[in-house]
Amino acid sequence: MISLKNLDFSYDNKNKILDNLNIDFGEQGQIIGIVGPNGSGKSTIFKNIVALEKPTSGFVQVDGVPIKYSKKGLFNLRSQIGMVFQNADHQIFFSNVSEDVSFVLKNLKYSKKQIGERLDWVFKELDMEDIRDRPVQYLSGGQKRRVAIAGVMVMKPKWLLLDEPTTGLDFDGIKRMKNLIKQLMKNGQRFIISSHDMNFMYDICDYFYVIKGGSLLGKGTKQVVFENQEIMTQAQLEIPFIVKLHRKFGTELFENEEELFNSQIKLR
Ligand SMILES: Nc1ncnc2c1ncn2[C@@H]1O[C@H](COP(=O)(O)OP(=O)(O)OP(=O)(O)O)[C@@H](O)[C@H]1O
Repeated sequence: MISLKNLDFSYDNKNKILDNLNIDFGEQGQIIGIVGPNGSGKSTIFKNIVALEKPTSGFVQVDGVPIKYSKKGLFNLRSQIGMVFQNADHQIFFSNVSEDVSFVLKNLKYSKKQIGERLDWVFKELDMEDIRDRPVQYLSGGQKRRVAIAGVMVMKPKWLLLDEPTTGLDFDGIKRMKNLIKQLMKNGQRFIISSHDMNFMYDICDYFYVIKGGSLLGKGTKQVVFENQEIMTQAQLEIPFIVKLHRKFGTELFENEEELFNSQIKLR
């Protein structure tokens, strides 16, 4: 479990960006969503969790143990929690896919054989065997996103943090991202995801935290959060189309698109 304990954070010691956050990620489901308006502090929460930033006060705890910021502590953290940034270009450093994905393993002095096995595993898992030897510069945005995810997943972290995973992806890219997350979830991967794409988030997340102005505005399952008009308005969240259908036509509040399209909709 990843816990934020009385977490305050400021970039400049003047403006409070995160204000006394207390969140336990992990009990409520495998795919946790963080939603909220622009500038509410979602990415800053991620940066505090992966120790790219340090809380001004309070702390982050993983499985009951506060994060340690020593070299060893950070290594332990990175092998438990991987973060994929909004812009994949910020996370890809080598010109060739395999070279980039294997970088961290080489750095950790894995043997050639171990690296080969780990690469075979991650490329199969992410369905990217066809691009493993390609130059990164010729990849599409969706493929680059996969390379960034692979670069983090080679460490086999228990948690994957995805910041805006659908930005820049077309309809098919979003569908592939959704399928990938669902597939990895079946294999036990845990996620914390932040996105403004509410249809995407509604579809895949089990539980939501709503952040505004660095504070927790609400939390709950999709049925609880998206049915709460006050939270939706205050957090300026787009209403997912399944919720709109439910409100307008009285259809049941389907869990996801699949359930909706497999159902016999009866209008009231
Ligand atoms: N490196 C930084 N230095 C100073 N202020 C920053 C820095 N990064 C973010 N901020 C500020 O912190 C606040 C929270 O930003 P953050 O990126 O965490 O929000 P967010 O909820 O992820 O936003 P968005 O939805 O737009 O991605 C904003 O006011 C932002 O301007």
